[in-house]
Amino acid sequence: MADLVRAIDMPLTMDFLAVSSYGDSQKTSGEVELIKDLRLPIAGRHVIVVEDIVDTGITINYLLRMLEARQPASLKIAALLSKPSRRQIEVPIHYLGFEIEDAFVYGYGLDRSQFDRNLPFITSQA
Ligand SMILES: O=P(O)(O)OC[C@H]1O[C@H](OP(=O)(O)OP(=O)(O)O)[C@H](O)[C@@H]1O
Ligand code: HPA
Repeated sequence: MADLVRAIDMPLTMDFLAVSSYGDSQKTSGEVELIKDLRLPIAGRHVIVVEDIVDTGITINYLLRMLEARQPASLKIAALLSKPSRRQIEVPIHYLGFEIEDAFVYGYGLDRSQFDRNLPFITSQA
């Protein structure tokens, strides 16, 4: 996120929410839990949701529905990684870094049972 915003040369605000459906597992529970909501209202604002990875699509689908109800001026999705072969729900990704194969990846913000987010690279399990 810090790397991304440093590359955007226009006035912007950042806010954070936290959802979880994997917990410590490498398999989705299928149920998205809202852990922490946004601090600020988004009505009338142009909003880009920044995700590390879109896997089954369940999380982004949940966020799109939740945030659309708040009536932003526009709502776009940016994701660093996408695993299209794993999709259970079709979701739009307006800005995408890389499509990847079906492997559990971690590092550079992505967790493996909550650890390894601090690795300065992305890797996958053998
Ligand atoms: O497309 P999906 O199959 O829904 O998976 C993508 C989501 O999974 C990860 O969050 P996760 O639920 O693992 O959050 P957590 O690590 O905080 O539990 C990731 O950060 C995405 O938000
Ligand atoms: O491959 C993954 N790695 C880390 N978290 C994830 N959440 C969904 N897929 C992944």
